[in-house]
Amino acid sequence: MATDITDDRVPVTLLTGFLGAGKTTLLNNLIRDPEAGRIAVIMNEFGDVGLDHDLIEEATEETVLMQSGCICCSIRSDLANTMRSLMAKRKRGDLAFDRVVIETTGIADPGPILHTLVVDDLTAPFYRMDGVVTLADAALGPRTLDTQFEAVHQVAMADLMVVTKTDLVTPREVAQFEARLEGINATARRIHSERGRIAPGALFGLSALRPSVTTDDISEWLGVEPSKPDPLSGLSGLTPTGAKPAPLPLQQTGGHAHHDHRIASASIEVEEPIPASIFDFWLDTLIALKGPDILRIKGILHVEGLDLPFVFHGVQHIFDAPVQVRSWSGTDTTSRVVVIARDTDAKGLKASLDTLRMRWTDDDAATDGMMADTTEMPF
Ligand SMILES: Nc1nc2c(ncn2[C@@H]2O[C@H](COP(=O)(O)OP(=O)(O)OP(=O)(O)O)[C@@H](O)[C@H]2O)c(=O)[nH]1
Repeated sequence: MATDITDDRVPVTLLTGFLGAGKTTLLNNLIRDPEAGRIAVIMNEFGDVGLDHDLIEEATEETVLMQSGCICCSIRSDLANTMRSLMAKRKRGDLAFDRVVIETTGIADPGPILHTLVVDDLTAPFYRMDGVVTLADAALGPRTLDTQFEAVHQVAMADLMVVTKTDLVTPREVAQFEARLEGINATARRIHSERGRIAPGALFGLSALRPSVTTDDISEWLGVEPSKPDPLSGLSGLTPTGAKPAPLPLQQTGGHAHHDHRIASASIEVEEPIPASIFDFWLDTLIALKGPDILRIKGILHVEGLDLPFVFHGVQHIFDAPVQVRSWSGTDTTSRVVVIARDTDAKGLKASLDTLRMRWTDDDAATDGMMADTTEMPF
């Protein structure tokens, strides 16, 4: 089930965010970031004027403009064709790029994009998800969150949030906005960006799905440990201090009258290695019952009988192949799993996660593999 070969697939970043949050401004800076390598940008032309495209094309030849209007309507075939053709050109030596950024303006739901990346036979062998980056502007962001559930989604799915336009509001307003973002998604790291400026390399390498990932990287990715100093902070003067997520709250998020309460998150730590069959049972059941509403699942899993843990993640029902952490040297066998979902409550998610603590008993075998004491998931 795991990817254990050296992963030389091209990393793909989904760049999403609120309307007018500064995605194009950021992209223009990004393609000049020497640490980013050569970037192929895929974007949809949304609206009448392909302004984004014009701006970006000036700076890079590796920009692809999707043919049709709204990316979500045509995503499967258009994106798959685009990704295949990019790869074909790369192999022929016509195009050189080290990573792909897909700008997903106007998309509430990246499921189809991820499906194309991860499941399509002709693209999946060549690309891997590097992370979801969501831009949220501190100026209009609070109102956007109030009025658009899509924006709340985008925050909930992020691996990294870039808080923009902090120059337009007071530090207090920025802090309030960030507290709200944290309430929706405590696992994502946050950085600030003014006028598209970001610390070099800040947007990439977000996923912990690589064999050489460190324990610290995994903890940061899962947002399960107390804050540590950000190695990027101070490089540009743009990364705020104290912007790392606090430990994931186990209660339902809330406190706002609009959409935030529709997002819930929960996490679990299981100290003893988990039997593979228990994990599969938990995941199959959760996906069957809540698949479309699962925004993120991620974790580190110690499987009974195996020396090295796996890191895994999924968005909705779509999962990248888990990656075995070859660099693991510790004796800690604690598995950690985080789930963020919409239209459910944290209690239900937590009850679901508690399944991971269960163990088969001899009686279970005698009763045809039915699990004694099975948790009923209260969705
Ligand atoms: N004051 C300020 N303005 C910004 C900042 N970032 C972007 N802008 C401005 O905000 C406006 C929108 O920026 P864009 O980069 O076009 O935003 P976008 O997210 O690509 O917009 P859409 O594609 O229409 O959703 C532009 O006028 C930018 O110059 C910032 O940090 N501070």
